[in-house]
Amino acid sequence: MASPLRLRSALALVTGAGSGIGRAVSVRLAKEGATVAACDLDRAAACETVWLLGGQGSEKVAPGGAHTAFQADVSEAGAVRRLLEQVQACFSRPPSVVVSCAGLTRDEFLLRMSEDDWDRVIAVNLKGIFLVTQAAAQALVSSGCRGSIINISSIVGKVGNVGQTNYAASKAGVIGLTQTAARELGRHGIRCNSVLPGFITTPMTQKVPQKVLDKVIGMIPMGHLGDPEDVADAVTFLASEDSGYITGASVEVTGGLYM
Ligand SMILES: CCCCCCCCCCCCCC(=O)CC(=O)SCCNC(=O)CCNC(=O)[C@H](O)C(C)(C)COP(=O)(O)OP(=O)(O)OC[C@H]1O[C@@H](n2cnc3c(N)ncnc32)[C@H](O)[C@@H]1OP(=O)(O)O
Ligand SMILES: NC(=O)C1=CN([C@@H]2O[C@H](COP(=O)(O)OP(=O)(O)OC[C@H]3O[C@@H](n4cnc5c(N)ncnc54)[C@H](O)[C@@H]3O)[C@@H](O)[C@H]2O)C=CC1
Repeated sequence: MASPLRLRSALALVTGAGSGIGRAVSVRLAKEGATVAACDLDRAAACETVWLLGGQGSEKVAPGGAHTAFQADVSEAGAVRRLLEQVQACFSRPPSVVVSCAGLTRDEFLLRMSEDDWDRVIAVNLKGIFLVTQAAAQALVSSGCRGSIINISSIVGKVGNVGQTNYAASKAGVIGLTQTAARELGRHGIRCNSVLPGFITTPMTQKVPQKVLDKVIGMIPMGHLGDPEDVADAVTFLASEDSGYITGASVEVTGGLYM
């Protein structure tokens, strides 16, 4: 049985923490005792998440210190370098749990997709995870600390999706990046795993045309869309020692969609 406060000593860096899955992950990790460094492109959204966790402006503080908000564009190398510097300066240690949720869509059919739509999605969803994974791993290895890195891919990275050549490529790349990082970092006690959500009810999926949404629900064996908390539960398992011998895995949280 999972022990209470499985993440009591953990410092968790969550990117994309200002919304949807990233916010749910932050809440869940905090409930397990982690101190959360909540990062987002949208500083106000990150601050709102920290307030929800009981950070600045509330009396609740995690065992490892106060939850704190950070602003960074994960697609920019300098911003990610500064982010890891700021987190370590704030908490005097590197994050032992790193969850990359930051992401976006720019959907369009291949025949009409612009180069900019391709470039931006790859820059945030794939290069962003490269930059965060690299910076976090460098900090952990140089300090001799073990860690768990969880990268949010998508079931679309496994099977593709109409209107998402850019997004599908980015998410398939996340799987390969994470498997390779797992191979290289295992000897340092750093585990790296991917989570592949299906259709999860967040602002990201609110842009999907209703006629598509109506069709996809009928394709899901469990018969309903997922919640951000469903993904957060899987992430928390991978963050904790309850998954201590799991690395390089791709964990699907889809209700059975495209199993
Ligand atoms: C048979 C339908 C099965 C649906 C399967 C969908 C599975 C998706 C699983 C994804 C789970 C994980 C999701 C995730 O990681 C987070 C996200 O990425 S959420 C965003 C997901 N995006 C999409 O699914 C793309 C949705 N489509 C669009 O945004 C627009 O269609 C698009 C911008 C691509 C084009 O817009 P427009 O030119 O206005 O064309 P229409 O919207 O009218 O569509 C024309 C035609 O194409 C059909 N269609 C569109 N998208 C899909 C799709 N994803 N799968 C299947 N068919 C699609 C649409 O229904 C229309 O068909 P008609 O028969 O002509 O009405
Ligand atoms: N909602 C869904 O159905 C699914 C989502 N996912 C993935 O889960 C992750 C989270 O998605 P959602 O919570 O649904 O989306 P969301 O749109 O609710 O949240 C995404 C967050 O990432 C932030 N962000 C965007 N670009 C950024 C950047 N350059 N730097 C830092 N932060 C940035 C946004 O500000 C936002 O707060 C994404 O990687 C997405 O691709 C995967 C499968 C399904």
